[in-house]
Amino acid sequence: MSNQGYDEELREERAYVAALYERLDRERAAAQARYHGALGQTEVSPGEREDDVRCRSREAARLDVADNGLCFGRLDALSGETSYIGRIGLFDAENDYEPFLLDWRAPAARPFYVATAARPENMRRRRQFHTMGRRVLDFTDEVLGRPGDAERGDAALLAAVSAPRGEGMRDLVATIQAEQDEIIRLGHAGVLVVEGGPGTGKTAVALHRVAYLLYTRRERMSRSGVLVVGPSPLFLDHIGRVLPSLGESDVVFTTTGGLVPGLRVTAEDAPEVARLKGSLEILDVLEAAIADRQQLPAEPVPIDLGDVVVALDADLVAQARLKARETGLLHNEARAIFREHAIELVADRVVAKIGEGWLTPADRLLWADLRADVLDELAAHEALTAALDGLWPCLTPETLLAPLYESPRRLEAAGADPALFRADGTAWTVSDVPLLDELVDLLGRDDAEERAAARRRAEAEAEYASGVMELMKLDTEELDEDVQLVAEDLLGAEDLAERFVERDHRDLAERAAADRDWTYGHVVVDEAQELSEMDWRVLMRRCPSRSFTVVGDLAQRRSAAGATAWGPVFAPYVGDRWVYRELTVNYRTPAEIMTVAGALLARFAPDARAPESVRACGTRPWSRRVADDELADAIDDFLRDEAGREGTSVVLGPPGVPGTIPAAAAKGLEFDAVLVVEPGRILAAGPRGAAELYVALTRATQRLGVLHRDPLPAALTGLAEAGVPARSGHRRFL
Ligand SMILES: Nc1ncnc2c1ncn2[C@@H]1O[C@H](COP(=O)(O)OP(=O)(O)OP(=O)(O)O)[C@@H](O)[C@H]1O
Repeated sequence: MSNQGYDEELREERAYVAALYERLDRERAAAQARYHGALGQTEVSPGEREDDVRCRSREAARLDVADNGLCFGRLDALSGETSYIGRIGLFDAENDYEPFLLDWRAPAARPFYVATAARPENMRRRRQFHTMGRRVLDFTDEVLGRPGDAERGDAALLAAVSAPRGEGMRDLVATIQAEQDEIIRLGHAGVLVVEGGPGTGKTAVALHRVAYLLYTRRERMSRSGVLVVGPSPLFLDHIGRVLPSLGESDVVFTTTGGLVPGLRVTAEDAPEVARLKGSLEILDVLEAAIADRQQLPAEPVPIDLGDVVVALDADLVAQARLKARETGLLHNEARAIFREHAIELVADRVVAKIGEGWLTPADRLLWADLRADVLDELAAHEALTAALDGLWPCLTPETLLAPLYESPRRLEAAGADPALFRADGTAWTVSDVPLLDELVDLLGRDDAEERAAARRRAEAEAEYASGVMELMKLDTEELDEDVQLVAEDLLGAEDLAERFVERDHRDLAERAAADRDWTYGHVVVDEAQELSEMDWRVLMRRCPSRSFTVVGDLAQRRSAAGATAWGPVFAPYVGDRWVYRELTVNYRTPAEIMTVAGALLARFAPDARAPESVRACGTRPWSRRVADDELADAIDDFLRDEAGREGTSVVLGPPGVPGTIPAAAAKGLEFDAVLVVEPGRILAAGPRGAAELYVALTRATQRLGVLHRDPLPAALTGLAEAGVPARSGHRRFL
């Protein structure tokens, strides 16, 4: 294309995109007006109004996300048809809803991501706009359908992956690559596993898949929402803007530690303890621990009825316990059966004692009368109730698990490893979360307790409502008799109470996050290699339809309880009906850094393949050996140097080195510059030390440095040895 031709086309493209923004502004103003209209409605019920307001606010939010990069490309088909591709769709309502702009998720937009010179998908040309704010700066073209031409013009991609990182991950709708697009749009409804080395875009792809599913299966997904599980709150912050920037809000983000609403994780388990708790074998321990809470009295308990005293002894309790266990009900549900049988057995003893010498079961009527009276008396007998509650207590997951951890005797009785002992049973760890969740189902609910609580709530509400009715009556006394419509004539206090029960005004994500029994339409699990067998049970309970996008990298596994292969993880739930896809290109780490990380990977996981970097940065990573007393200054030097540059940086190190954070805390994150301190100690810290160091080395998008006091581990090769930096000035490391 001649310069003049290019300028002419650029002018036309600018005019088209400007017209798209004008349309967006008009639609936005109209959506705002509809939203305010919905807010002010008086002729509909509050419930209808609320639904309408929610729907209108969603519509306005969808249009709000498109302020930057509304349109980022154009496709020209062989048929002569032209489509513009953008973050949202804009349509011509007066012309059969012809699209002015195609949503990137629409099927017709797919060739924009997957067409190549060799496989043009009936397209002639792909054009990518380079934009700033609302303005198109320039564009690049790729001619499709001429095998032998460059595979894909990657100017836009290279610009995106080379840019300094700002606050958190950005969406990549403008530069999704073909291997990623295939995964994002994959039609498989069950478990999809996406594996790939560091920086291959697993997280980004999973989030775009969520946006895609919400777009294509809006009906189902927006009722149940999507759950995204990540490794840490920092990570959730890092990815937290991607989906909102794509206009999606029906998504709950959490860590595995946050899966039980209201529970606070305050402690960390040793790797071996985490492994024990993460294994399915812990289920036997939990069942045995519950059985151990169905006790026999060590000494007979005297039950005093004034005239007679009988003993609640081990023999009697054992009979009642057997009856309750034989029902097969869960612990809390079977409590009532246990109590009922125990009281009957005590009653038999009481009647036998009272009637000693003058009454036998043969005197049926008298015997039955007396027994009924005794049963009534025993049902209200405080000492007996207390004794039975102690022998078969109503348990919550917490009141089962905390005392178990605190008692070597209980641990032994449950067949648990003594390593599970801890002095403060309630110092919950991440590995306790799936156990507590499991216990909700293992213990069952105590209906009697729940009914009593519900009754108390209903009574309190009814009392409030009758107060309201009194006030209404006072108001109506002043009205004309004929038109008096006294509320009381129409409604009882209970009915009114029901109407006062607050409607749930929280949006879907809030309601879902607060509800342990919520089931999601889709679940994304990031860093999935870290999850234990017990973690998977929790997640499977949250998504009975088994619609999962699971992303991970077995080579990066750090947790002793994590996965060593995917098959065994999913076999219990979906057999072999899960789908596997691999990502192979590293969009984060430049080739120079990946050479170092790849050499380490080859040593500790010879079968794993390091991903290939999409770019080089022209700077070799460096290492510097420092004396003991120089380490802190060297870290400061790095930080000072980085403070003068654009982008983000981090210092990663083994536990206990001041000024560093553990590599595990940086899982899934990325920084423009990374300093790894004492790699030898990271390597030596436990069986998964090499994986931890691999994670640390692969966090950098531009610059990597290594500081060490001990000799550099042999596994670290390819680093340029840096000299001692001058103590003033900038950029002294290389
Ligand atoms: N198609 C793309 N266009 C632009 N940037 C991309 C593309 N794919 C991935 N990236 C960028 O590459 C970086 C790495 O992506 P991401 O964090 O999703 O990788 P990951 O596979 O989850 O890595 P890790 O396993 O190390 O956590 C991110 O900055 C992401 O935005």
